Amino acid sequence: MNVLDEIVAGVRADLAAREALTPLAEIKAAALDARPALDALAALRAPGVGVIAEVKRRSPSKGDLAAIPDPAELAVQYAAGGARVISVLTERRRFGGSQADLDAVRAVVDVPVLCKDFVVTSYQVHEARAHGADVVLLIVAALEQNALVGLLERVESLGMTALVEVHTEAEADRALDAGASVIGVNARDLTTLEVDRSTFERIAPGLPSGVVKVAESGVRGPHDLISYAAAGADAVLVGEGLVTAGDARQAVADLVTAGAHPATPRTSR
Ligand SMILES: O=P(O)(O)OC[C@@H](O)[C@@H](O)c1c[nH]c2ccccc12
Repeated sequence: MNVLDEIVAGVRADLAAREALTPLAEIKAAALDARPALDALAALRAPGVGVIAEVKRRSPSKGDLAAIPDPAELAVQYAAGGARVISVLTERRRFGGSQADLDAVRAVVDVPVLCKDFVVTSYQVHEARAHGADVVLLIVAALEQNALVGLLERVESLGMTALVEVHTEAEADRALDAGASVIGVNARDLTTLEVDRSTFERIAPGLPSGVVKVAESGVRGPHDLISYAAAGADAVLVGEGLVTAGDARQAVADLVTAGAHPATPRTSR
């Protein structure tokens, strides 16, 4: 079993426990009751390179990153700094997140919120919506093609946007075949946890121009945003670099400024 398989096995076990408490019919009803999803696609298509700021306590590769006793406060700082979307890692075992974190963040920000988890069943899609998510991550490497197609349809049928994550050209083809309109290229290989920033440069040029391209992982500061932008990124997704910054608002603002600069490629397209 590789790391991704191990994470997904843990996610399935935690999911079974939640399903036993809240049956599918109940979570579906809660999803229908939630405030309608915000238009994340429009937010990501706005001029300039967007910043998706992530609430991330720890990771399998780096261990503990930040305690984040108050995820709502961190999200407020991210939004004040100009984050277009706020990502909340809800996976518990490896990343230290929870649905409660999603609730806390949703309650305090007006920007779209991304539920970042290892989604393998439609239950989790309804659950994300019930907790106020506007965007749901779907990881191609964790899904058979028919499951990917079905989950993408489910996300969109609930008014949300799917961020479809790929790591290779073959996965990018699967994402496009499934109809993804937002594709995240993760520089971290989830099976080895190695980060290679050139992954984005390799895959992004092959994606159609209408697809929103998100560069995920390995952004340490404005310099990395600018090089991802030069390779065609419409947005960057940043976790570690922000949760370990002394001043999260300023760290986001510095990225947003770099992404809005006239010399940064996205704005001139
Ligand atoms: O902390 P970083 O290097 O800025 O990375 C953020 C984000 O890309 C990373 O958290 C991530 C990308 N895809 C994922 C899938 C599951 C868990 C986590 C992730």
